[in-house]
Amino acid sequence: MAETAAPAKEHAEKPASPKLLEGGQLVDHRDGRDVVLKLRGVRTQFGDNIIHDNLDFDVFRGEIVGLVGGSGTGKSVLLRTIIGLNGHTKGTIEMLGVDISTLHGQAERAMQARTGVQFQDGALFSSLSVTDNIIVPVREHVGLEEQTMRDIAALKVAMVGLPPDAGDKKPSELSGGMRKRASLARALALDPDLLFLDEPTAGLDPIGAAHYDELVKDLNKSLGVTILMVTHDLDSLYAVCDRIAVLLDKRVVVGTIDELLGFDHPWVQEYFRGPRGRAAAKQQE
Ligand SMILES: Nc1ncnc2c1ncn2[C@@H]1O[C@H](COP(=O)(O)OP(=O)(O)OP(=O)(O)O)[C@@H](O)[C@H]1O
Repeated sequence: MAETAAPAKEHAEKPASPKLLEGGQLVDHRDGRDVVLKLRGVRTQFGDNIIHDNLDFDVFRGEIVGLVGGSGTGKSVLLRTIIGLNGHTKGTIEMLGVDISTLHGQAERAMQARTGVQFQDGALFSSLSVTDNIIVPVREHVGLEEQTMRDIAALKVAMVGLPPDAGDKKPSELSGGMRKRASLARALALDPDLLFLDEPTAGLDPIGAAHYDELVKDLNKSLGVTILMVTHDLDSLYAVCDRIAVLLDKRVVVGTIDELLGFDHPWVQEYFRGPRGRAAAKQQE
């Protein structure tokens, strides 16, 4: 009697979903750690175009996580969704233990004060000096004496490695690398628990990018701030990130570089084992 092969064929044609552990992890790194960002079953979409679906993702306190993925996989959309600039149509996003969809008014502003964002283009106010740019969130959220706010701005200028006179300059008077540092200083203005960076080294020369990477690592160590960083820069991933979150098939897969090297997915393998991935790995040896 002939065997029916149809069900097996149907099964074979379906792409297998990766079997992930809690929070999209390949290997369980929770170990009792505090989860500062927790996404469960998240869907984002624009009309019928679903960008993320059933996405789980945990970020632990104090770590630096790099967010990567092919062009158009939704890195920027995910970042914007987490910081509340885009809505999500399914699932939950908890930031610092609070479901962000429940935040309104004063509570929403209080959460904003605990997070810092460096947008890809810096998003500095061109008509304001660097000092006044840094003061904007301080005035909005805390409202201190003018001189105290200026002192805080000076501290942040120094913290990101800018010379003191950079505070008096307008963004247009700074180099691209300095503008990025100024934008980072503003993101740090309120001593956030969580820092989001959108392609922070894009447009920097390799030396400038390496210096920026060192700065990010130093800030993470000295301030204990948790960092989620969208990046295309493989050198940054190797130099500063504790774990990498890869956007694949509308979901996130998170692991260390070693764990991802062992993950059998064509994009991941090409990304880390392609010529650029190998060069970045070699540079770290
Ligand atoms: N405001 C919007 N309206 C409609 N579609 C959008 C909007 N913003 C983003 N998208 C779509 O969402 C998808 C993901 O975009 P996103 O910019 O997040 O990708 P990305 O991974 O950051 O890409 P890249 O690496 O090229 O910057 C794209 O298909 C994009 O066209």
